[in-house]
Amino acid sequence: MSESKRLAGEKAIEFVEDGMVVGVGTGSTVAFFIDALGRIRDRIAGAVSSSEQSTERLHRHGIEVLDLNAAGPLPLYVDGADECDPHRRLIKGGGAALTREKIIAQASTRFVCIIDPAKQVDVLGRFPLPIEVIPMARSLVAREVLARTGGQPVWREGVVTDNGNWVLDVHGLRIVDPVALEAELNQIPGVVAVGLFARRPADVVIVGGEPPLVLR
Ligand SMILES: O=C(CO)[C@H](O)[C@H](O)COP(=O)(O)O
Repeated sequence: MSESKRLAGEKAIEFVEDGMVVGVGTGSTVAFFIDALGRIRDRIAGAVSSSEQSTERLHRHGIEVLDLNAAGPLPLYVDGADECDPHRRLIKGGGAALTREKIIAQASTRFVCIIDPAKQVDVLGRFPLPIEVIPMARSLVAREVLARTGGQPVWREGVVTDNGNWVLDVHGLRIVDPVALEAELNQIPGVVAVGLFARRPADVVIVGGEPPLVLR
């Protein structure tokens, strides 16, 4: 599996153009992308990072990490996913970086998602759906999610996001209308971000393999 993650991460380098500021996601697949980016660091203007974890790796490669407010709209965002459906809609947040990932995806013209083949599904929901919540609203959000979806929210105890918040993982969903569910869950007070990337799906998906598959 880590070999297909490496193949996907390295293939994504083909989308990087000279002088770009590159949006960078989080996770083990992205780590391969960052390592490949390090090999061409002199050709890029820097990166915007979605997590402390990725920032640290970018810095180790000597890549400057810029603030999104200063960088402005980005031409490219490269990130992994926990699940991907045939419409390039995603579940993300297994690494608890979903809120910053969502912000950077929205700020980017092109979102290239890098996955291993096990992440491909027909219908999203086998992977528990992460929701970042304001700590004081954890129980409220859990009750609302159960009532509205029938899914079972489980607190990812001990995990604090880079934004100081908590994560609920919703089990047992079969997400037939991801756009509607994303909108519904976003309305619950206390929800910071939902790990459904349906309103802003990936533009390109690279599935690691020999050779990697590029889906547009
Ligand atoms: O959404 C994420 C982090 O919040 C990751 O992209 C997702 O969890 C996939 O991770 P990995 O590449 O390690 O399988």
